[in-house]
Amino acid sequence: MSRPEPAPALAPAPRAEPRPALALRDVAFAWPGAGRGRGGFGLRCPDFSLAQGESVLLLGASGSGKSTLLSLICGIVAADAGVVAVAGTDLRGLSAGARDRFRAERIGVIFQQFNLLPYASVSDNILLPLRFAPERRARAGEGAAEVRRLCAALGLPADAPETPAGRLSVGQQQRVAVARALIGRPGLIVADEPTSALDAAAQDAFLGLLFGQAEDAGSSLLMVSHDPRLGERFDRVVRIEDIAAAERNP
Ligand SMILES: Nc1ncnc2c1ncn2[C@@H]1O[C@H](COP(=O)(O)OP(=O)(O)OP(=O)(O)O)[C@@H](O)[C@H]1O
Repeated sequence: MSRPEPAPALAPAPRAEPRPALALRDVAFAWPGAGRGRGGFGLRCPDFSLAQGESVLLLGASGSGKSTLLSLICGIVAADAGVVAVAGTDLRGLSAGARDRFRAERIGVIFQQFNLLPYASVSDNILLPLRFAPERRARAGEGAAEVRRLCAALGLPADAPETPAGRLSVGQQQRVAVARALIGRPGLIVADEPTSALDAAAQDAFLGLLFGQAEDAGSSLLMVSHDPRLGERFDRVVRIEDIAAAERNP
């Protein structure tokens, strides 16, 4: 009797590539209002992506279009062409209102000027994004406890949650802005020059806290800056001119 043929070795199943946190493909955008005194500025970005959990520092000189690119990524403005996908959702397919809701659910934003409400308590400032984002609110669990946890993790004083945000120091306000971005663990944290007001030692301490918390939350981090010294901590440093072509029309 012949021996049974050995079963053919199975080819390993192809590993599904995890969905990138952010993907830009063939993006074109121009600010409306060219010729109305602002000179008309546009950007083209053929290909840029950010993996899940990755941290990228985006460097560029003043006026090179960093904030414009962040506005596209956050869905504050919509691309004229191409794909801007956050966690697989193309923002260009969404209305302005749907982009606002999507941003509240999926993106934590740290603005250059923090954009805190000075008379509202630190706690209310941190909880603000959850008001418009039911899924993120559910992920945050018990809001007051999560505010206390984030404040403690970011080195804010124990009574900070009840304090009006405007009474804190600039460095403390910056930590509140980070807590507001991190609450409810959004998949993507976007930060626009958050360290520009700090000296080198304070910058380093701030980045340490931000990275620790973003890692805990499993969030990807995209920070823009003109300061290459910040690059050491990031997985990748990218110059804006290497990923996007600026177009200026006089
Ligand atoms: N809302 C707007 N409407 C029209 N033009 C704009 C608008 N916002 C920015 N721009 C133009 O886009 C260009 C790039 O500006 P942007 O703020 O993106 O650069 P940046 O690299 O972030 O600069 P900075 O480092 O100084 O913040 C500038 O010419 C600016 O005038």
